[in-house]
Amino acid sequence: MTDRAIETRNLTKRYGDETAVDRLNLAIPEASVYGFLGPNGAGKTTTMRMLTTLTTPSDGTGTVAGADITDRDAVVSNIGYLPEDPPLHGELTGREQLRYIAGLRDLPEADAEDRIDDLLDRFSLSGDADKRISAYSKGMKQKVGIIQAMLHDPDVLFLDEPTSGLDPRAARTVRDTIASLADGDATVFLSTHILPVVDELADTIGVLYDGQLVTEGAPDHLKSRAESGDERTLEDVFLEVTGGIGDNGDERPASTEEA
Ligand SMILES: Nc1ncnc2c1ncn2[C@@H]1O[C@H](COP(=O)(O)OP(=O)(O)OP(=O)(O)O)[C@@H](O)[C@H]1O
Repeated sequence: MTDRAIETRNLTKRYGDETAVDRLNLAIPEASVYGFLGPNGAGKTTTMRMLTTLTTPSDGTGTVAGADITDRDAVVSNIGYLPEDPPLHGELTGREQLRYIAGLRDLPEADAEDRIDDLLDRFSLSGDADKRISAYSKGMKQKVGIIQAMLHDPDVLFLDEPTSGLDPRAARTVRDTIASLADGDATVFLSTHILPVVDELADTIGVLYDGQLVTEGAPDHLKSRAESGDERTLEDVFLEVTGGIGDNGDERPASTEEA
């Protein structure tokens, strides 16, 4: 594995005439949390789908955990992905679903059982683990989705709105889990519209607008006004760098990108 958990060079995805992701360059170090922000339709999910090999780039290159994103088998064994709608089998119980994923991942059975028990307990799901997923609430399904994404202790974890539908305690558990993963040697690529979550957790924030990375930097760097030294909120930054662009996209927003 290289010292970059995720690296892309001019990564591009076009759908017909529309460019969903436009020459994206990322260099995300290992053991860090990258907060990926952007308005609806900016290209965040498309980026994550390319990085997790679920869709093929139209142009450009990328590596994740040292593996080329065109090499699906090499990438998939090193990553976990929580998409917006986690793929779950409603007819299975939560525990059966997790055993099924552990089997797909070839995890040794005894280790998998211990890890499943531990994670179910961590997310307060032990009491419901033997009920069918079809009877789960949205938040309970989200918890199973998070657990299955991290079951094999991946090097790089992609999370799309991980706290969606979760009660405050579960959301806190997710935030603590992300922080402790990055305290180890995992890298977390976190896409969310909940700005305080990225503000708290991210080492670096990147903002995507209309398929392009319009700003990138540490939260404190982005929030400090260079001229006055005053603090502003991440919401101010987000609105500033994603505002003031016409529909034809010909006017670039103000960039706070680090030199
Ligand atoms: N399969 C597809 N076919 C055609 N266009 C697509 C497809 N997937 C995404 N797009 C387009 O690509 C652009 C980026 O979409 P994407 O889902 O990546 O945005 P996003 O930043 O994840 O948005 P949100 O925050 O709303 O989830 C949008 O204009 C969308 O319509």
